[in-house]
Amino acid sequence: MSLKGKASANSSAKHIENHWPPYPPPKETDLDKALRVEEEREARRVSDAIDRELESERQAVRRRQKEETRLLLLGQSESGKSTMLKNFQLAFTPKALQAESDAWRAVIHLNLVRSVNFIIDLLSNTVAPHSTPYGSSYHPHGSGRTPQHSNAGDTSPTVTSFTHHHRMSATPQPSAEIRRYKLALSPLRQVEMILAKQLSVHDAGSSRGSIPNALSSGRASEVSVRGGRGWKSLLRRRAYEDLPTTNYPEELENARQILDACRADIVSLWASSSVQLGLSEEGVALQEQSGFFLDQAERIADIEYEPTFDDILKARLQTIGVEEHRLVMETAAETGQQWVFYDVGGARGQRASWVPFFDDVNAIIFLCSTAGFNEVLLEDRTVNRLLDSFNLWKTVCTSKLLGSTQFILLLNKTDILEARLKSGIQFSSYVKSYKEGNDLPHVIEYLRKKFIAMHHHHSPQPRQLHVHSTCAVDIDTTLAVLMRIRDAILVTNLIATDML
Ligand SMILES: Nc1nc2c(ncn2[C@@H]2O[C@H](COP(=O)(O)OP(=O)(O)OP(=O)(O)O)[C@@H](O)[C@H]2O)c(=O)[nH]1
Ligand SMILES: [Mg+2]
Repeated sequence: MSLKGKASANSSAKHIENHWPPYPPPKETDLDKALRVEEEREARRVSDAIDRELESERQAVRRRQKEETRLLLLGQSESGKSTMLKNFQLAFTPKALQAESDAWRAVIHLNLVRSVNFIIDLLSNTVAPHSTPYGSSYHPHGSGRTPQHSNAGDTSPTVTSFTHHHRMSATPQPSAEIRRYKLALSPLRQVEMILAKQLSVHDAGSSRGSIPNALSSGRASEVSVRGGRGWKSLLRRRAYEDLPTTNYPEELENARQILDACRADIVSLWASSSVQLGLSEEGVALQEQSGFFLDQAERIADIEYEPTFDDILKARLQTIGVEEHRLVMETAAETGQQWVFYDVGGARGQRASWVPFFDDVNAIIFLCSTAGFNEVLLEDRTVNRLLDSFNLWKTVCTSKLLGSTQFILLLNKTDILEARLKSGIQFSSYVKSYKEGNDLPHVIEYLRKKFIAMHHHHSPQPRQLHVHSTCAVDIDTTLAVLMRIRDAILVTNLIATDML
């Protein structure tokens, strides 16, 4: 047989092998035939069942994708991602947010207590803030002129976390007044310890080793817990009613009572002119830091305190890892819809965990803190925050996985930006290419154009981009922006599912 003949014999044998149902064997008895036909029928039945199952799974995925809107919040640490998510919760799932109130109260209390312990440590000259990377220019959020703290994953009280990181101050002995506050407010060390322990009780062990940047956050009221399941539900009353072994409610009640007993001293500590003088001599402006509640201590340390939505928006809880938040819409117009938010940790060490979420979202909401123009990153004090946001934006725009994803850019923290510009800080001193006036509208317009140009230049294909300026701690103005975001996303989803 020729080679060609062999090849054609082989291919016809293969053809017979692959044929379904298989050709009958040459010498088949009636019984064999009946058995074969029955086997073939059964095989066909199983195969059809598998096909039907696959098709119904495909339809379920399509249905889920139609019913579910998936959004990924991106941006550097402290750009306001989690705060924006809280605004979405407030607008569309207010009851669910209200149910988390106990958890947020613990965070707010921890923010407050850390500020108090920080002041006492600083002014009783156990420690002094480390020097700024920019000589004498003070950058409240990023300069590092605040002592470092352990995060909630490290349950040791504030004072112990100073010892390794800070030089001893050359200042002489603390004043009698500070010594008195130190004594009177010493029970707050225990409150800090209780709250930190309770907030980090889930996964604390696993998160502690993996988040060096969070451990050295250097912020008076910084709190971080491992994201995802756990910490909020843990603090819901009904969540621990069934767990007789936990002593959480008692511990929490103790902490609240101690805080309430210290209330008058906390208020007078913050009102003390010598404390204010001491802080300003050290170049520390606590009121400009995230999670600042000292000016509300009278109300917040009260045993009856219930957090308001404004308080919840201002609470600072650093996100570690990626948190999934499923919002089942409570509002009439959106009832039944589900929006799934992926809220990521924005610090540099966290960014590698973003990518797996890129190929499964309807839209990206990217936040840039416009106030970052005169700040540096906590995790790398040589990097300007605005520059870091530009670079991050470039990277996100360039991603092929996000090629056809809708983009929403929020130029956030406009209130802080405006206050700084009004106080005389020149935007052009930090952004050399800026030539316009030192006022909010001009600076925002400059940033808007800059981000749009980068998007245009770096995107692999044309794509929708919506830009808004926001102040995420202002409920009313943010609500108006959220409605526009909702409309834009819904319209895009309808187009994508051929319903328009
Ligand atoms: N004044 C002001 N504060 C804001 C604004 N947006 C957010 N904040 C505050 O800034 C702090 C940080 O905001 P977050 O939402 O926790 O920041 P994040 O982007 O989630 O940060 P990571 O979780 O570390 O990635 C919080 O205390 C917020 O209350 C704003 O527009 N204006
Ligand atoms: Mg966050």
